[in-house]
Amino acid sequence: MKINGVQYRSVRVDPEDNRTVLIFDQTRLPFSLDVLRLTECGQVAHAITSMQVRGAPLIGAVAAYGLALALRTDPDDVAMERDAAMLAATRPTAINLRWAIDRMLAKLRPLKPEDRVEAAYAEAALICDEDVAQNEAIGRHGLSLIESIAKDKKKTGTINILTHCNAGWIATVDWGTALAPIYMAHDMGYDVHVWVDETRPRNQGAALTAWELGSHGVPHTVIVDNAGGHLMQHGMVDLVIVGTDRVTAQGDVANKIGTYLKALAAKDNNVPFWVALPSTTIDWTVTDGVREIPIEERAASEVTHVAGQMEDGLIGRVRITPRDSAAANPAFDVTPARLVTGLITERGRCAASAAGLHALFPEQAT
Ligand SMILES: CSC[C@@H](O)[C@@H](O)C(=O)COP(=O)(O)O
Repeated sequence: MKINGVQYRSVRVDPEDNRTVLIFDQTRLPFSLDVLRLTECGQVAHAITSMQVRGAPLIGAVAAYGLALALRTDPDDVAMERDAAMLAATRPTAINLRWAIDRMLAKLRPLKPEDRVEAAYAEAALICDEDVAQNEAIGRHGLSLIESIAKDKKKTGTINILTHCNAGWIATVDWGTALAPIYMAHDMGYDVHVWVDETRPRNQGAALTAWELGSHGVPHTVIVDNAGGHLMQHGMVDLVIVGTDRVTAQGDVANKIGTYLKALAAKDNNVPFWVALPSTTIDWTVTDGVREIPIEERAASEVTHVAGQMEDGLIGRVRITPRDSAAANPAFDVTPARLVTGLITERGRCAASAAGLHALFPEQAT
């Protein structure tokens, strides 16, 4: 994805030393585009827990590099297993994190310790390249969906797409999942406009999705999280596309808190509700998302306070609740498959069901 004409990936290795891992500090966006230099595994773990990096595919890719950094310090079996377990535990809901660590370990365990660092960097780079290719394919499969909606509208009106949270290029290595089809449609000249849910409490929509879309020139409007139902009732949303942190084998979808309410409103108003994901986000070991997917509980301070830019230009946080009020902060919810119109994957689109997923991924059928 380009910022001011320059091509970037959301994670890369510094070509100066072939060692340091470079990320954008997402806690500073949209006000400041700061690059963080990660040289130790502990810094990577901190970047993931503090959400300097976030988004399911990206935290998997960055954790893979985190293991490469850990191996530089100690490549022996015990240390590798310990550091891998520590990285995998940094956030619980996105399955891509565990998937990436498991893939790294499968590659590294059979190797002699002295061969592991180089192999780890190479495997992490492969994970990144594959993520970019998968997201580009998701973009193409989602694009044809937008094209068919444009034809169905039978008028040259704007195609209004609502999205929640941030499932754009900054949540992946490049392209994004939910936003990839939107970027492609925009680039092809389709008149797309995006309703951007602000996505309290951390405002990934207002801060990140709006910044991304703006950087790419895609028309968009930021709305409060509760506006979507109203817009759907008034025919102002043609399509919802969101990303996801974990999809079950029967098509239930975990995503940022509030996604479920958007799916309910979409169902009530016959608005198509699509979920975009690389297959690395599918957890084939679970079926019932509401019962089985662990939901991250984050700090109450994310609810009681809001971060933003002060009048003096500094980024700060202000309290918005009474000091004595308790606050709860479940970070994700699960949208049952029955509310999902379909899934957009790198292999094509399918129904959110075991049959739909198995048709695209027959190697997973038991
Ligand atoms: C392509 S990213 C898909 C999801 O990871 C995204 O929608 C999301 O919910 C991210 O949550 P976050 O808590 O910001 O990491």
